[in-house]
Amino acid sequence: MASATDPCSFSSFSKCVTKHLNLTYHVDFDSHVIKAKVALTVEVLVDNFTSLTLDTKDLKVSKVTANGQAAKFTLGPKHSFMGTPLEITLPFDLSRGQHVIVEVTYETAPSASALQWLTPEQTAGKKHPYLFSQCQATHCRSMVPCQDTPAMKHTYYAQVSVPKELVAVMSAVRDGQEPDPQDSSRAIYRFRQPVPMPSYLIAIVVGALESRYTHTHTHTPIHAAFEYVGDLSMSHSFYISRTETMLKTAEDLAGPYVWGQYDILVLPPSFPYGGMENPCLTFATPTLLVIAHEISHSWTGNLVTNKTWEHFWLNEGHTVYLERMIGRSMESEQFRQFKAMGGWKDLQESVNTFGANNPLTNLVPNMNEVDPDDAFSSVPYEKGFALLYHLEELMGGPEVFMGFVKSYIQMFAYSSVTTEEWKKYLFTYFKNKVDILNKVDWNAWMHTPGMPPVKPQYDTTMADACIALCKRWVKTKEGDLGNFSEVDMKTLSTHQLIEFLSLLLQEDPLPLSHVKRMQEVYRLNALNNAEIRFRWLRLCVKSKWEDAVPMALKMATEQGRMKFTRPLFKEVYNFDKYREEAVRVFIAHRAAMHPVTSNLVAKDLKVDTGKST
Ligand SMILES: CC/C=C\C/C=C\C[C@@H](O)/C=C/C=C/C=C\[C@@H](O)CCCC(=O)O
Ligand SMILES: [Zn+2]
Repeated sequence: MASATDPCSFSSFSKCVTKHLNLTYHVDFDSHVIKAKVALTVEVLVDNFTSLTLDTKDLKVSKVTANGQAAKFTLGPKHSFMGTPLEITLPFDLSRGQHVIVEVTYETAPSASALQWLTPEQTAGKKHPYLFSQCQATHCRSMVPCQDTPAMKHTYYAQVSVPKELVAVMSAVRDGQEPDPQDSSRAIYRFRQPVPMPSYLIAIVVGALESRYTHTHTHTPIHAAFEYVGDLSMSHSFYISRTETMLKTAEDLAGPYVWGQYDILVLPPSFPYGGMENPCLTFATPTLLVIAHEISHSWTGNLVTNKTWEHFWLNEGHTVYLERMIGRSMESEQFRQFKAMGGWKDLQESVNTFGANNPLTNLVPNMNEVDPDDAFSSVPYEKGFALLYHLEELMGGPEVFMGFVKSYIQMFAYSSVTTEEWKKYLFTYFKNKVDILNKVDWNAWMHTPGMPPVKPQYDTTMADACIALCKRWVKTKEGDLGNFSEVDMKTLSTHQLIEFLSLLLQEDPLPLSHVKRMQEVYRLNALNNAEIRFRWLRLCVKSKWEDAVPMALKMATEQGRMKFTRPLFKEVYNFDKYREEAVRVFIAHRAAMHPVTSNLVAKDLKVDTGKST
């Protein structure tokens, strides 16, 4: 049975808490295995303490010791997504307040769900293999036996042995490197993370990495990095200088940056997300909006963390709020309003996909027996943002509400919080406005599925041109398609073009004649911006344009960001004539896909996931 306080973890954190991890890794690219040892410094919270449970997933555990003495251990039954509890019996009793060092010797599985091993052919340079991790939400246990719950925070130290032609980086401060004394063909990289953080933020990349750009913004040297940096769609110096401005703006809004170093690593195209907020080392695809989001997580998520995955909206809703406040400072209030409107549409799409009565569209869902990867959607991001924006309007505007967000960050820094704790603090902070807060329909916002009870009225200045052009396409009859021309696009920015396509996607499919004409006049097939291409190809497949099917499947497989790959596969699957083709292409590519992506696409296309429970 899952522990009483975190439904996604087996670990017994009511009896003990991990304070520090000391990790020794030997990365083996031949067997796709990490041979490892981890020493957990555990603080005991109760008297007569004799046993503890750690989360593991597909780990081969060979030895456990406690303060250097052999300890008995058993692996329990395997749960479909939570993995296998590792029960450890200590050879002695401990009392409340004492510490014990539990050391586990183990190997990861080649199929570890946190890891993707790329062959040289799958990399940009084609010469060297590559390894990256993605631990959020419950995958850390497949690379480290640990109390894998965001309720708990610990520091970590790591030594990683890799082939000497490769470089290792982690979500921590670099602490030197040296030849591996055991093997002259290898090098050891060391890392220290002195700021307590949850296990899901442990991250590692090993590859032929090369740091290209170093700029120093006060205490945060930025290395925008490495092999994949060539994919940037803008000049490197522009990217770096915008990143520096974002960091400065975020500090002005939210308080000091505590993580010492800020590096950006551009991940291979198979990385399943647009970005991941790993401390000291943001994982990213090369777009600036993703960077604003990941920088914001340095405060909301990494410093103040959701206590369990049921409270994930606290991480993401506040991060989207802060990201859009950065946009407000660097662009304009109208830009913030425009992005907020786009977010409302993303929320509507998630609610439509899940179904308006699906409890996974609650802001605070029950996660008992729910795989966080299955529950993931825009809901915590955009319903969370919509609630914060609604409160902002009620409490007196962006400056006033940002004061609350900053104070919330200071209040809960270095800890993990529940929605109830957040709400209690909101009422304390706005003690003079409690009568207004009492009128908010909290149950509808937090514990009711579907769209929120209140729709904010966003300023439409930047959206008006997109709305008007969308309406023209929807209303125009086939005989009048000649009225469209390339001039329609001339005044639209990239953001507005994306919004125009999103609006069209919310409508019934356009007639085939319309999308063909749109290609003739706007030449959208020639655009490489992934946000544009993804929406355009979906629109074409929805309209049953057969020529778009191979392009959609190509995009779904050439990159692996789930935001793009899953809807593209689903759209082709929903085109009856090409359903089998979608399944065939998926099966042909699944071995080379990220394990989480391939698992979720298999579910979307109703193909066997190939996993035993
Ligand atoms: C209510 C849902 C509860 C928990 C879900 C938590 C984690 C789910 C897991 O699937 C991991 C998500 C990782 C996300 C990382 C970065 C995102 O912000 C990226 C958003 C999508 C994108 O832009 O590609
Ligand atoms: Zn996020």
